[in-house]
This record gives sequence, structure tokens and C-alpha cells, in this order.
Amino acid sequence: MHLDNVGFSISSRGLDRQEGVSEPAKGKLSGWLKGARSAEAESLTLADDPAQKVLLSNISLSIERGEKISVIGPNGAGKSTLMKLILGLLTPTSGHIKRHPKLEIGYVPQKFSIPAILPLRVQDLLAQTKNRLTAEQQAFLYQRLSVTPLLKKQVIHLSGGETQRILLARSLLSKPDLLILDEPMQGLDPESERWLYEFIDDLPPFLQCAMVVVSHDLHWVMRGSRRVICLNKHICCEGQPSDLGVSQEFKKLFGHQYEQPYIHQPHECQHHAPHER
Ligand SMILES: Nc1ncnc2c1ncn2[C@@H]1O[C@H](COP(=O)(O)OP(=O)(O)OP(=O)(O)O)[C@@H](O)[C@H]1O
Repeated sequence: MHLDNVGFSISSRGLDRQEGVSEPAKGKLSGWLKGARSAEAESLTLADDPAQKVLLSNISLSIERGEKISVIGPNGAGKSTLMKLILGLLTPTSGHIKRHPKLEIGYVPQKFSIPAILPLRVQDLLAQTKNRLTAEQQAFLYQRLSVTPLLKKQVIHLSGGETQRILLARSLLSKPDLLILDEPMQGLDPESERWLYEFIDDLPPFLQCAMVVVSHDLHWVMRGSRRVICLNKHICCEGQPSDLGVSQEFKKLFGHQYEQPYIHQPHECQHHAPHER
């Protein structure tokens, strides 16, 4: 893989550079500056080596604790690749990434597969993750995601929806500072999808983590996000959902789905998993 002059940065805004934070923001952040955990990457480029094709370019991100960023873009836009850069699963050949040594990242990948011949029970899979939750938090998580009845099952025998719940539980066990969900709704029926979206919406305030969600569900993204990044090998536009409609690139990519600006309406009701009904 050859990397070529792509700018990418992710940082927990204001953690390492307090001089750049205005007075109100300082007050807002001061509660968690003591335990600051951040990651920054700059001047990375990523291109496919044989084809010399640039995969991502000129990307900058910053995210605050408790904030959720949604990433949208067409197939092949580089969304999963960007997630892998953030995670450190792809190594750039130019530029650099700085991560706080104690930054915990939870990840639900777009694709998850294990060899059919590998015997692996759900409890073994979950045991591979460092558990930083209290017993009470873990019990709450297992109850919300209905994990316990699945613990003895072989991972390869899980249904699509069960797999997603287990992967989500696994990503949360480490009590991540940053949670990355790459198209977490794949293979779910509409009811499970709706329930999982609502569960995800509750996570940043519950865990006080930052979250990046890759999604093709434009309606959910526009309804439930305060910040959206539209990616197509570079950042076409970013901002609040209502800001995106002015971008010509956004209109070109999503105009057929986009008629009126969506209004953000966070939900407030209690929800139960479809499997609990
Ligand atoms: N390791 C790699 N080496 C070379 N090319 C890669 C690599 N990983 C991904 N690509 C290419 O980069 C492009 C972006 O892929 P990526 O999976 O990031 O897209 P995506 O936006 O997540 O797409 P989708 O919505 O279809 O999941 C694709 O053309 C893919 O073939």
C-alpha cells in the first residue's frame, strides 16, 4: 500500500491544546480534562499502491466526548477505510497519528467472520476483551442486549441480529472513550434496526464516550445526528444536518433522497429490545 499526501486528523478537541478553547468551552470540558484521552493524526495519505489510486485525501476530524458523528457516503467512498485509519488497523506511509496511550476504542466492524471450523462460544469471544465495566454496568448491558442466553452458543450459530448484539456488547465491555460502529444495522429486520438505533442514541450520554457511526440510512442520520460528515474520498461537507443541503456535492450524491432539511428530534421514551417483547 502506498500512501500519498492525504491530510487526516482526529482529536479530542481542546484536550491537548487548551489555549484554543474559548472560556465557555473550557468550563464545559474541565470535568474530563483531568482524564484526557485523545488521538490525533495529521498529514496522512492513503492510496492503493498498484493502481496509485488515492483512497482518502484531506480529511480532518475532531470529536468531543459525548458527541456522535455520523459518516455517510456512497459505496467505495472510503468510510470503512477511514474507520481503520482511526483505529490504527491501517498504517500510513506518510503523516503520523498520535493517540493517548490510554485511549480505549470500541469497534463494531462492517464485516465479521470466523472460520466455520473454529469452535468459539460467545462467552469466549467476550472474554477476549478487557472488561472495564462495573458488575452493575455489565449486568445492565447484558440485560439490554440480551447477551446472557447466548453465552454458551457457538458464534458461528448466531443469527445476524444476535451477532450484531454480541459485537456491540463486546465493543462496550472495554468502556470505550471512542466507539466506532461501521454500518451496525446490516442484516437486521426493521424492528431490530429501529431498536438498535435507539439503543445507540442512548450510548454517548450513558457512557460519556465519543461515537462515530457509518450508516447508509440517510433518514436516520439526518434525524438523529448533530454532526454529519459526508465522505467521498475526501470530506465533501460536514456540519449539522440542516447545513448539508447547501453543499453541491451533497446534493449530487444524495439529492434524490434529500428534499427538505431534516429536523433533529432526539427521542426520549424507554425502549425494549424486540427480543424482549
Ligand atoms: N487495503 C486496501 N487496499 C487497497 N484498496 C483498498 C483497501 N481497502 C479498501 N480499498 C478500496 O478503497 C475503496 C474504499 O473502500 P471502503 O471499504 O473504505 O469503502 P466504503 O465507503 O466503506 O464502501 P461501502 O459503503 O461499500 O461499504 C474501495 O475502492 C476499496 O476497494
